Amino acid sequence: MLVNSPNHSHSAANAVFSTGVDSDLENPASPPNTDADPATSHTSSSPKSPHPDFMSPSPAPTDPPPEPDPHGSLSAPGFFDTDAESTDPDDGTVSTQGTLFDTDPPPWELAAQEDIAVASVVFSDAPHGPYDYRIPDAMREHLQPGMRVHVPLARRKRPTVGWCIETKQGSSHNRSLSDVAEILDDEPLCDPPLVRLVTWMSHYYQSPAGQVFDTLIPSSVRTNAGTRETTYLSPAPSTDDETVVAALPAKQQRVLRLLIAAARPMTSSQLQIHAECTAAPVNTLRKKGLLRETVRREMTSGSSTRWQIDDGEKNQTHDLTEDQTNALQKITAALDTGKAATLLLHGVTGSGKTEVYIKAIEHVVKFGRAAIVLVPEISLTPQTRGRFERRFPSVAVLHSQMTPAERHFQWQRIRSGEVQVVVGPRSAVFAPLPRLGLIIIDEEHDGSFKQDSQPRYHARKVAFARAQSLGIPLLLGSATPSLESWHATRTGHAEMISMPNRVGNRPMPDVQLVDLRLKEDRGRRGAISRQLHLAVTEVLNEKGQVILLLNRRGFATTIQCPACGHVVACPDCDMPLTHHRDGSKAVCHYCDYTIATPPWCPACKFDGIRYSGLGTQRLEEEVKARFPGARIARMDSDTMRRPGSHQKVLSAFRSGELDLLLGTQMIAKGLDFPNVLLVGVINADGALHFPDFRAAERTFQLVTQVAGRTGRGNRGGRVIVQTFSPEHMAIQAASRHDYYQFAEAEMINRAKFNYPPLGSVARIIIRGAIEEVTEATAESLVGRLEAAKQSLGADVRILGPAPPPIVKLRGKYRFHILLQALDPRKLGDTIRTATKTFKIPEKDDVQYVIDIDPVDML
Ligand SMILES: Nc1ncnc2c1ncn2[C@@H]1O[C@H](COP(=O)(O)OP(=O)(O)OP(=O)(O)O)[C@@H](O)[C@H]1O
Ligand SMILES: [Zn+2]
Repeated sequence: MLVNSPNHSHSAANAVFSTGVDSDLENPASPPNTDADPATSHTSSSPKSPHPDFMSPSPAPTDPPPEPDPHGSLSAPGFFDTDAESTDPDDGTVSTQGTLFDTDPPPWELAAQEDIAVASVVFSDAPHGPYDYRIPDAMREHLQPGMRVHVPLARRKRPTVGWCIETKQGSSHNRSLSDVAEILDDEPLCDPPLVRLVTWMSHYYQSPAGQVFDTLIPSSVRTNAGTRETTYLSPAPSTDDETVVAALPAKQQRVLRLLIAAARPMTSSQLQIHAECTAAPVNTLRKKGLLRETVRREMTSGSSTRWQIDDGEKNQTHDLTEDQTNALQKITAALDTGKAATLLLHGVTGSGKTEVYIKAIEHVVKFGRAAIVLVPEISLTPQTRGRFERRFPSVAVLHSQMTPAERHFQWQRIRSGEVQVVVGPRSAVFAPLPRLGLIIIDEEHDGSFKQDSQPRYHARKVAFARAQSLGIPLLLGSATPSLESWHATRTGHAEMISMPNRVGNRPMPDVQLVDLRLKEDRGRRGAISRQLHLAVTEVLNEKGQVILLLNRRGFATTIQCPACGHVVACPDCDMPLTHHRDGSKAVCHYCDYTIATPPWCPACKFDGIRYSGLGTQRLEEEVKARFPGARIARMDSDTMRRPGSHQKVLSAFRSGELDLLLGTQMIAKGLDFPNVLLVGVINADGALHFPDFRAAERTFQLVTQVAGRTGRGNRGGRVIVQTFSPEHMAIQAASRHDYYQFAEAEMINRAKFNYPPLGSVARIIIRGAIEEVTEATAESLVGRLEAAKQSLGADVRILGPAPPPIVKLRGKYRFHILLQALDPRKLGDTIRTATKTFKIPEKDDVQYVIDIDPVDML
């Protein structure tokens, strides 16, 4: 397969990142609350309040120019105005092209300037650019945005690799620009809509554009993994002259005539085989200039990386249920409008969402288009893959265990347009499908869609931006939608599609709560209560299967009263306090509120408040001891290290070789095994009292999802949830499978402090080798944030610096600052303004990272 496939252009590439309307929103002088969001306005005619997650991506017209660089040349600040029409001379905020000329230059100079072709180039390492370079005439035809170039940068001896984000006419303005030294790609690695996506992500997540490019384009693609260069020979034009050929010695003549007759380029060794000769005549012909050489890059291993094994699930086509038919109708209607739209498919566990996705994709494929299906990495089970691969002839499955060559191979397949469906984890949102028609995110509430390293993007937000820019629907699916998506349906930014019933009219499983505060329920020793023990025994006797969930994430000590269940929390933030051993402090990790650890429960005065801690490993031991005959497997990140271990365990479970599966959240979602008759949750509170405003939401999701793993066959199913907080709203709602009750109640909590989805949150993590220096840096950053907030008149709440739950990580001390605002743009601007000139002396050895819309608060 050839790598250099033709570049397909996006037919549906309407630019939505244009600044015309959006830039008004960024202008502090414009009237507040004018939600002129053209991209989503079709979903509702009523005025919408802004939604932090589902607002059309706004560019940064006021983005300041980058630091002057003595050797590279300064680019115009119009970083986001990649298309001409976006520059509105009447809009004061767009200073871009307008400020290129301080005074009007004489017309002849203008003409001369416009004659220069200029490329804006960004870099992944500092300085990040963008900087302008002159495009030498010979490269003018070839260089396009989305290609990599070699350019001189600063005082470096060697040329630096950069990404071209824009080509334009002259901006040299009194300065002589350096030349682009070399173009590194034959074709752009990103098409124009993806280049715009990069610039938007760079702005929104405050991450260098070069780094965003490096995230979008896998390193295996950048390094051409699994390929080699091959030189092909064809007759040079001079050989059209028969006298030239006839004058050659016999051997050379034979070789050349053979190549002319073949009428296709050949490698030297192919030619030698066909002409039955040595390398000598071929080389002589080359030296004489009678052969033209072309170098092509080719895959060395063209093997398909389809996973050979699925987990043995049989192929089934179904008549759609009424819910499914209904849902599909709404989705195809959205597809047929040819416009962007966001749809939230809220279908209870076991309602058959996958079948709806597949039917929707069939509709897309009918029109020659393709779809992306994002799934949490841990749901990338053989079951999921099998369901898509059985239904479509050309599926690309992306996963973390691919070799670089495989990854590169799949990327090229995808870009060539031969792939109908891409299934993969969050990075699959960047799949370079030339005719993308639909993006689906399954289990859209899942935390793994947020990347926890730079750029810290959320795949749902990026998918939204991509879908908007292409004018295609985004379909979010979940039994437990994120409050962000749910809120979007309430504010007219997304359409709600419900599937309230399970397929085959199966009932939702019965959920029984076991109150761990009661001694007789708790069981005398260990983690398994009497009720749960009895239920497991019963099910094992009936030859049914059991799933036990213990979502114990490493550390986290919560201060909780075993008698009344009370958890000690911060009065200002409503967040549970974390116990710090040194000095017996209880600290709020949001605002640094600190008290001495209370010796007895503040609520019921019980003497013996405790810090919990039990892991899956200990649970496994207990289960083995309690049920000696049972065949048991443990699934958590410790046991699932090796590639393929996942599907091995799941296949064994499906085939009945295992009776009991215990593990962390990785067993909680997506799995569809009809013989699971019992699900046990060891401690539903594990996630509940985490110092995180999403703690209740996570608990509800986890319990609901794992409960949904049972009752999926004809034998029914039941759920036992052990908890210290049986009356907690999240657990109550989960036990009744009542998403709406949960969502309504939780929104009231979020509203108290304008936590998302009502407002936006950002987090800045500061880390350094010396605690005092790190804290001092954090404090000076807070000072700058306060100043920026004042100068912008931005309504932003700044909390901290405070120690995060993980105060020391890999030998570095950590502090964090939290920012909250109703308007995400104000939040972003405040941080941008504060960090614009914030330089930390190298000797301090302190770094900071900005996390917009953080999911992880550790
Ligand atoms: N119309 C139908 N008739 C009968 N069975 C169906 C139908 N649609 C789907 N199924 C089956 O129902 C089961 C559940 O479907 P699926 O796994 O897609 O549920 P889901 O909605 O994704 O649930 P969860 O959120 O729990 O993962 C599957 O075994 C699937 O094959
Ligand atoms: Zn607090």
